[in-house]
Amino acid sequence: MAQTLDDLPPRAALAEIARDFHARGWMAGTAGNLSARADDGHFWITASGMPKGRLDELDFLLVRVKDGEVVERVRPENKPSAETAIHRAIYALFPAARACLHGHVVTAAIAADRAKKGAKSLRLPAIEMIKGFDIWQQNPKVDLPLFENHLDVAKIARDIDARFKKTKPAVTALMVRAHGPTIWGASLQQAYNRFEILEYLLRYQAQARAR
Ligand SMILES: CSCCC(=O)C(=O)COP(=O)(O)O
Ligand SMILES: [Zn+2]
Repeated sequence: MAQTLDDLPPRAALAEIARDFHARGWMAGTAGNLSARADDGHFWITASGMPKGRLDELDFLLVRVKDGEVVERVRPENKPSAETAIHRAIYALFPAARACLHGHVVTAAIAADRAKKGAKSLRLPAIEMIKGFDIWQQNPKVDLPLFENHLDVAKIARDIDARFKKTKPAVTALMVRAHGPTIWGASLQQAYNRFEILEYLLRYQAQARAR
């Protein structure tokens, strides 16, 4: 077994993450999409509408960051994720991002539901796990950026681009209301770790409120 996800070829690592997230209920059915940078200008992304627990290395397409053009696809019938625009926005905004993971996570959707109408962020609990986002402060006030969901995914991507061009987020993560979180990282393993950590933080918060 590879020691870390970064020891695997990117498409093999993404397929492994998809199986893992599917088993944990974070990519139920066809939900979610995963990508990894191939080079500065391109990234591999999951094919749209595939059962995410059963992907293989051929179910990824190589997409150009600047215009979304598909430059390589092994299975001619495959289309890039319907949410490719969000991945493109993240790679264009954050040159250090090497991987970008989107799932549909119940705890995250419920946390967003609880937020006031029009809220632009969710406050994360100031517990030890926040260090997983490289935040090393006593009782930090850390906000997870929150975006509205739109049928037009390009509109979500434009909102992300506009907000993050003005203000860089405190965490390498965002949440789309009634939809799901997207987390990026400087490596595949870091993005994976941070996805788990964000889910832990939101689960902790929900359970702490319910006790
Ligand atoms: C039942 S999932 C609805 C679409 C979605 O939100 C998603 O994450 C999966 O879309 P894709 O095109 O990447 O399969
Ligand atoms: Zn989605």
